[in-house]
Amino acid sequence: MARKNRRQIFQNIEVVDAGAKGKSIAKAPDGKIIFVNNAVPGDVVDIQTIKKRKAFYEGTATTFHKQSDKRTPPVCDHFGTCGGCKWQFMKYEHQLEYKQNEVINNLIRLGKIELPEVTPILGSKDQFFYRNKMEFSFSESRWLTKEEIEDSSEINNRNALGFHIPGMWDKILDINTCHLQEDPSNAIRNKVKQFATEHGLPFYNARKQEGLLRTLMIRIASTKEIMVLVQFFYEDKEKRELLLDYIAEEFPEITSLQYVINSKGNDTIYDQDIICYSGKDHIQEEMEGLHFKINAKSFYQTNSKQAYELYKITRDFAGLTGEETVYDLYTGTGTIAQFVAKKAKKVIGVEAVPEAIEDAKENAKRNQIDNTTFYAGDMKKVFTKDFIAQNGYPEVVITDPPRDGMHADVVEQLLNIAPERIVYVSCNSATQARDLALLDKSYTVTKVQPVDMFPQTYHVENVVLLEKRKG
Ligand SMILES: C[S@@+](CC[C@H](N)C(=O)[O-])C[C@H]1O[C@@H](n2cnc3c(N)ncnc32)[C@H](O)[C@@H]1O
Repeated sequence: MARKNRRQIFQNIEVVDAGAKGKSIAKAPDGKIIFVNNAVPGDVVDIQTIKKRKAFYEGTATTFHKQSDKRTPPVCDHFGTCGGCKWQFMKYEHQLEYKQNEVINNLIRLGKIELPEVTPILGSKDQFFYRNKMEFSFSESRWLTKEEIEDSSEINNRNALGFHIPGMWDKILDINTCHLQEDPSNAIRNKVKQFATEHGLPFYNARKQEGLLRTLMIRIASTKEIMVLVQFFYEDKEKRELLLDYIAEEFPEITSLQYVINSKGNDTIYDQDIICYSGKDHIQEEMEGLHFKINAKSFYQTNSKQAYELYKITRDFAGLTGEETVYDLYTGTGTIAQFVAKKAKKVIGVEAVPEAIEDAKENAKRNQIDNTTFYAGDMKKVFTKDFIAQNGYPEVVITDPPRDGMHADVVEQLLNIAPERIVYVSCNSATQARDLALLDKSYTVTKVQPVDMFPQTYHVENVVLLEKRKG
């Protein structure tokens, strides 16, 4: 018996709002919410459902009866297939509006906390070409468009150097021009692909786990120093040198050319030895006169200009007079710690990645900052009563955890230590809201400032100031 097709089409539906993860929101005739993939609030569309759950549907807009005036034509040829800039079809002012709403909704709905007036989101001056780091993947069987599949002519070469198709670990979209990183990023990627193809260097096949070339990382610092890192699957000295020599010669502006040979199943490089082929093994970022050495494994905020704005807000919320002991939790390479150090008595930074802590120490030395101390370790194990006894009571704690937010033990420890102020920087206002709900026991949220670090995407950063309740 043929399986019943459960897909439905809802006709003439108005899209009313933007929801989580770049989806928009509409209401089905039966009253359930529909999360719509490719529509902007204000569009009137037919929606084909792709998932049906008890409380909601997920669907794709198939026919557009009215285009929203919040729309703008996407600048990128890859829009719609590439998952990178899901909101490129929405005017920037409305991207900001929906990011602001998401922060407020999450804090109220999930955190159930009383909010002060939320300051309007700080938009990014650069809405394109704002990223300092990009990672591209090689594939010997690039993702084909519908037109290419329908066209019967033979495709001789399917090499790709680009991005994963959303949700597909083995499918790579070949990229011609990406609008996220400034030049010479596109030129480097395109020429590397062309040279490697012409010289028969095998591109990776993730399913079969074969092929020489795996990934290409490009970092362009605000100082204009450029790092390029090529990841190979196995050692083939001749082919490796052929490609690296070509890159060095074609792009003399590259100040750090590195490679890694990674024969593991996954392509993360954090447990691998990085080898410097030419130039230095790092690049340098600069912020307010401070210099940060960035190596291939270092975390550095990917939008340098907006990171400066974020750090200024963080320092301002910390309200430092020079007398405070400050803890910078999840310090990365110690950038926030060093940024606030001049205004504090001392700053203690804690971070899980030992290499990042080595960088933090070295950077502090280069910046002639002598009131910072850095520790490597898992926050919930390091941030203990004994640790506080050893390093001193913090009047201010700055915390900038990863997307998952803080571990419940870390929140508990914050409540035990009870600093006067906590500045909570977050790239995920849902987990931030969860943590704020726990901190609500002893703290009042007195300032909220969303910041847009990633234009054209639905991601939003949020800085919150919590002040200890008296009595
Ligand atoms: C959002 S980044 C913040 C980095 C830094 N504040 C900055 O602005 O550059 C979060 C950091 O938390 C670190 N991290 C993740 N889990 C951790 C854990 N359990 N303990 C300590 N650090 C952790 C990550 O390695 C990363 O450097």
